[in-house]
Amino acid sequence: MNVLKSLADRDRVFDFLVPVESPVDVRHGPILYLEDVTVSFDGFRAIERLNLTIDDGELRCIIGPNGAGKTTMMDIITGKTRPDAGRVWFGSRHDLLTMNEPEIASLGIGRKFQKPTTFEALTVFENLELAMAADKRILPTLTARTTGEVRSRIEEVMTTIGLVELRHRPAGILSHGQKQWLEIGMLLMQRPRLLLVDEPVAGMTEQEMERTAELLTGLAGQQSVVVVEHDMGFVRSIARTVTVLHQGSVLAEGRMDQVSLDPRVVEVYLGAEADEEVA
Ligand SMILES: Nc1ncnc2c1ncn2[C@@H]1O[C@H](COP(=O)(O)OP(=O)(O)OP(=O)(O)O)[C@@H](O)[C@H]1O
Repeated sequence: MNVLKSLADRDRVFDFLVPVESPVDVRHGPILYLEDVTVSFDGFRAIERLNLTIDDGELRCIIGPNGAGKTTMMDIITGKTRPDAGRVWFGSRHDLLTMNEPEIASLGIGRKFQKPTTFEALTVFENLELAMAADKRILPTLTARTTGEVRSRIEEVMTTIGLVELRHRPAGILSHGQKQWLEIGMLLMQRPRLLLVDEPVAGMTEQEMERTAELLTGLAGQQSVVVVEHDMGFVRSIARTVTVLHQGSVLAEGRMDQVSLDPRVVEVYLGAEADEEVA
């Protein structure tokens, strides 16, 4: 019994026990950990001693006024921007500041930008197929045997994103919302552990927003999801925990109902938001 316990407590057990597709170690803490991260652009501090942790399987919304540093924070996590100081870890094993963008992506961090970038002339099915083939970890093993596995993964993802019936439809004639879901599906093909999603509902109809809320809340648990969004109605509908960024730091964090009553949050963000809604 003690032998088993000591094996389980070790940082790394035998190689054959470590799941190949899941190299991220979250046994002792969060999946994403940012500590005292600072970034300046020409002397201007876009991110200032930022601290943030995201738990495995969590759905987190990040809100904050224009220029608060939300995009820069995503850029740091994906390796696009290097901070001047601080620590950024993915699980307890991967120091993201020692890795480049493709290496970080191959760990299972997927990013969806605001504008959809699907291949318009290809069908829903083909876009998903291509997303799988683009994964360098899968490409060498794309044999007749794995084709079946790829197909069943495509079916699974099409069901998740609600596009099964549109499988033969070229992406170019999908609605804006359907394109956004397809792009999320393309990220899901590679079974990410963390999805970073930038303003997913901008330009969507009410109905599309509702389906996107269902999709993102359904994904959480299987993977961690970080959503940057300005639409407060949408944030309220999906968020369990909200982080408010302001001038590159965390101004407040907690449940949406608590955070939205925080006078500092009302002053720097929600006040302006309410004014916009009235206008
Ligand atoms: N490459 C850059 N060079 C100079 N300044 C930059 C650069 N990138 C971002 N900034 C500045 O850093 C600050 C934070 O910008 P960032 O885009 O991260 O904010 P944001 O919270 O995403 O804003 P928005 O909600 O408008 O997208 C802004 O003042 C921006 O002008």
